Amino acid sequence: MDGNESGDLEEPDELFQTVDETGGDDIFANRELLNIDHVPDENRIVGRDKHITELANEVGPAVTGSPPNSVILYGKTGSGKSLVANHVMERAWNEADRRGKRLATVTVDCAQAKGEADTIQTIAESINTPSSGVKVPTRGISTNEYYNRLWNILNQEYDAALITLDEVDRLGDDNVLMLLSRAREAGKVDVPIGIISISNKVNFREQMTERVKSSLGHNETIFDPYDGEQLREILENRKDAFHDGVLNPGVIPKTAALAAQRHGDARKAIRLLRHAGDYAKNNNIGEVTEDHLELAQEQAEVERLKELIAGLPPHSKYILYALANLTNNAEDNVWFRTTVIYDIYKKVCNVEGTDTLTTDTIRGLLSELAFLEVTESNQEHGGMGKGTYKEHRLLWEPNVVFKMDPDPAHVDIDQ
Ligand SMILES: Nc1ncnc2c1ncn2[C@@H]1O[C@H](COP(=O)(O)OP(=O)(O)OP(=O)(O)O)[C@@H](O)[C@H]1O
Repeated sequence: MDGNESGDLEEPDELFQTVDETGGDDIFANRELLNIDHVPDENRIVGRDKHITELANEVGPAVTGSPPNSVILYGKTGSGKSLVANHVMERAWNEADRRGKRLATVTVDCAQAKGEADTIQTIAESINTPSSGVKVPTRGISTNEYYNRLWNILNQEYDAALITLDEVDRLGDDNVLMLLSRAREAGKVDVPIGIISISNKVNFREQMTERVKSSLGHNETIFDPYDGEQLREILENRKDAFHDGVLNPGVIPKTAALAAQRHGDARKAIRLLRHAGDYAKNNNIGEVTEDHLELAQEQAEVERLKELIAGLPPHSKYILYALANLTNNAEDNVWFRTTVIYDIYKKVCNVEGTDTLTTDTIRGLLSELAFLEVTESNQEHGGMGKGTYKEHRLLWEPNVVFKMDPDPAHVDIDQ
């Protein structure tokens, strides 16, 4: 008799008790639908028909091997820019294929790419084919040589190309845009290239040199944040993430309303719904109700904030406590000078029973917090002969900051 006899198999391991036959659990039927990276099917893209058509009109000639127009897509995060660009590129590829044309399509996340050579390497590698005979090593060749190899691949293997540069403002300079957009004109490549640039910064175009501006043309599309109705529809389309009857009817409208009021970001709205589901699951509640949303939201923000500052020294948390105390105590102006924050920070350290760091170190930590967008900093001018000084404000709710610890330091500001 060994341990594999059926008698043993019938004993469930409680560790996996919530996992059902389909790999889901009692709340989620398909949690994947609420993953941020999940790309919805075409019929699940809500409220962007106009943007899709406009973009398709601009890049459309590429499906016949003719020169497409380049386009810049602007809008806040989570407004569907990448989704629309990828969707249009995919359909363009299919249509080109149907017409017997070879269309190269590729997206590069410029925030991930480490500079010009890496960006071109990524493009060349992802459109390369075994038949091109071109090698695209990850290192060891010059930037110029990466361009040459890209041109070779395009010339040999394709009739046209659509290249999406996501977060294009992170490229640092104009070189990539300049060389890609002018490659054909400069006789480097025979294949027409359309560039879809995506940016969250509405003034991005102003930063470009005149030459790049004129090569890229003037096609710009703005993506407004979603309104409550659009967010509601986006969420409704993913409700099969949950088992039937688990999601109370008011949850999606409330999630959409909260998200519309705060940011209009589809990604955050979907994440909030997922957190509400997780909350119900982790607390064995069996259903998702409207009340869970606020709780889930706060819990999610606390987790996110902890993640953000995890790599910083512990004193960055004490600075945040100082700022949270100051913000809670302030009537309206929530900007505070470094020296004011430092005074309260000393009180926090006192409560925490730890020594204080120097003002310079605290300044450095405040810069890091601003870089992570936990706080925001401003250079202020003190007026004639008074020099400049910095002011800071908390970008997170003080409540969320205080919830990072079971026993956070509340201090008396006025004493
Ligand atoms: N119109 C929509 N319909 C359905 N889902 C959407 C829609 N817009 C956004 N989403 C969802 O939100 C996610 C984020 O959208 P997307 O990546 O396109 O935003 P973005 O505007 O490019 O923002 P970022 O600049 O942060 O990348 C998408 O993967 C998708 O899951």
